[in-house]
Amino acid sequence: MIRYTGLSKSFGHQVVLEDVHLSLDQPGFHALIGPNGSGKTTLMKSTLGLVKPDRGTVEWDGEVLKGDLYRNRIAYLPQIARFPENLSPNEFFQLIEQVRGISDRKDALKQRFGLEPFSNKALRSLSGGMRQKVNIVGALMYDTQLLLLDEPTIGLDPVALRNLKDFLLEEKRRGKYILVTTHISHLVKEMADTVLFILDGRLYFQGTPSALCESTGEEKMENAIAQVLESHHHV
Ligand SMILES: Nc1ncnc2c1ncn2[C@@H]1O[C@H](COP(=O)(O)OP(=O)(O)OP(=O)(O)O)[C@@H](O)[C@H]1O
Repeated sequence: MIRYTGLSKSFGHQVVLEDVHLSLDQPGFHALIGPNGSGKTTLMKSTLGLVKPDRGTVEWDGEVLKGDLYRNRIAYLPQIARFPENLSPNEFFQLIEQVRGISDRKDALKQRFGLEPFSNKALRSLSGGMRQKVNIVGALMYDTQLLLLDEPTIGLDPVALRNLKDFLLEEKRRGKYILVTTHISHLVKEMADTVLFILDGRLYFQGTPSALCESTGEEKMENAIAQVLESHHHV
């Protein structure tokens, strides 16, 4: 289980997260949603020790996460991949393996996401969607219990999107905790067990997708999300 207790983070005068309490005690697909700049990435980076919270703790399996020693136990897909541009995808994966050890599922993932045709081309020459596939394989190469995926579907074509969804459903069945930020409402509706709605630096809502729809009186997920965002703007 993962638990955030009183997590707060400001950048200068800007309060991004303010006393966030959030607890996930079941594996599954947990969708972290909220407007642009609401702190979703900051929350993920706090989990990884890439951002140092001003206050509060993150616990994973009862252990408070400190420093970055536990990072190998988490799969993290960053929203914007920063690659060594002169390397090929294969060289990039080898570089990761030099740090983290041999991956026994890299080849299967490469095949699954159709990387073979461009595995030996320079990363700088790849399209946005191809780069995202490389980003995904690099993030999922190790079989960790916790997955933090920041906008994983960006740029993916329909085949890759389906492959990613199938993969995540398999991971879910294997008891993984999958925390995903997304602005794609149909992904939330289709995949999420839990919706975590961040607004104004706080956890505004935690519950099932249908509970979010019910609480807003909207049938469609996109309308439910839009309604919360719009009502919030008028406050
Ligand atoms: N290192 C930083 N220094 C200063 N401000 C930052 C830093 N990182 C994030 N911020 C600010 O914190 C706020 C939250 O950013 P964050 O990336 O967490 O939002 P988000 O919810 O992931 O947004 P999006 O949906 O656009 O990806 C933004 O206003 C951003 O400009």
